[in-house]
Amino acid sequence: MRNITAQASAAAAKPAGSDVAVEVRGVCKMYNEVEALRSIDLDFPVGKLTTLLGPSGCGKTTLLKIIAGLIPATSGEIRVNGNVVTGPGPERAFVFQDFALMPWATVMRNVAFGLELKGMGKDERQSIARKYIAEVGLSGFENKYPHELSGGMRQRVGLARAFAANADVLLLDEPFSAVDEQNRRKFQEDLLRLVELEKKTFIFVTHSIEEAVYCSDRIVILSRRPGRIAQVIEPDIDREADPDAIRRDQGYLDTVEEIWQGLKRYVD
Ligand SMILES: Nc1ncnc2c1ncn2[C@@H]1O[C@H](COP(=O)(O)OP(=O)(O)OP(=O)(O)O)[C@@H](O)[C@H]1O
Repeated sequence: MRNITAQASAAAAKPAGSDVAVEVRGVCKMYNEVEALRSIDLDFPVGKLTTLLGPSGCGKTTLLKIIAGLIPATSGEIRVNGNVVTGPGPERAFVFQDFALMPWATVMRNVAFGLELKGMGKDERQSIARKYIAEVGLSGFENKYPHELSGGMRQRVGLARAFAANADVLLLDEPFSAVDEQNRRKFQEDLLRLVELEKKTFIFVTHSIEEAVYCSDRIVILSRRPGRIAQVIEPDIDREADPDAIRRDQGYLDTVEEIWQGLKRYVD
């Protein structure tokens, strides 16, 4: 495990030896009188999964929304692929907690919708959508409607839609919170496979320390509100290993424990 807490500055929060997809510089966010985020400096490396972890209300979702361009920072700036963010853009896809699927459209139409908006022909967009529907494990469900799917399956549709739109940066806000424990584990394994396969930059918010350690290349721990970077941890996990073996691995367990020791002071 690489722990780069000591110098939680822009330099410290910079990943070693990799390209940067998203740069966060001096980001502060006020909601009227409420200071949600204070002076966030952070780099998100290309092709890696970075998790934002921290106590409830520390500004994780706020930071994700600012990166998505859904809300503005009060000060500071975000760059994606070197360009300053001024609003949402096609290179970023937000996978919402509540799925945000169109209830009147099939899985196929939901997944292909971004391509339809771009004016792509039906055959081409369906062929792209089919590929990603298969990648998230939903082959055979193309003609189903969201209400015919479980929460976990709807979540997968949301992911497939983000992949089909060919975004470089995927922003996932607690994507597994609405699914049961077994499905959650299966999803985590699928997510790791997709990170490997797709080489996209994933920014992930979770409340689960175990999930963060299992899935992440880097974990950014935010302090209680106003959110500041408290710690950046790079878990040293052999992801080639069997998932059950990883969860029993001493390095994994020690990392979970260390993060818990750091976070438990925030729990009332
Ligand atoms: N639209 C808003 N108007 C006013 N305050 C807000 C708004 N959105 C968020 N906040 C406040 O800003 C702080 C950060 O909220 P945010 O949802 O980003 O935290 P979070 O870390 O994602 O929380 P959780 O872990 O509980 O989901 C909280 O105190 C929240 O109440």
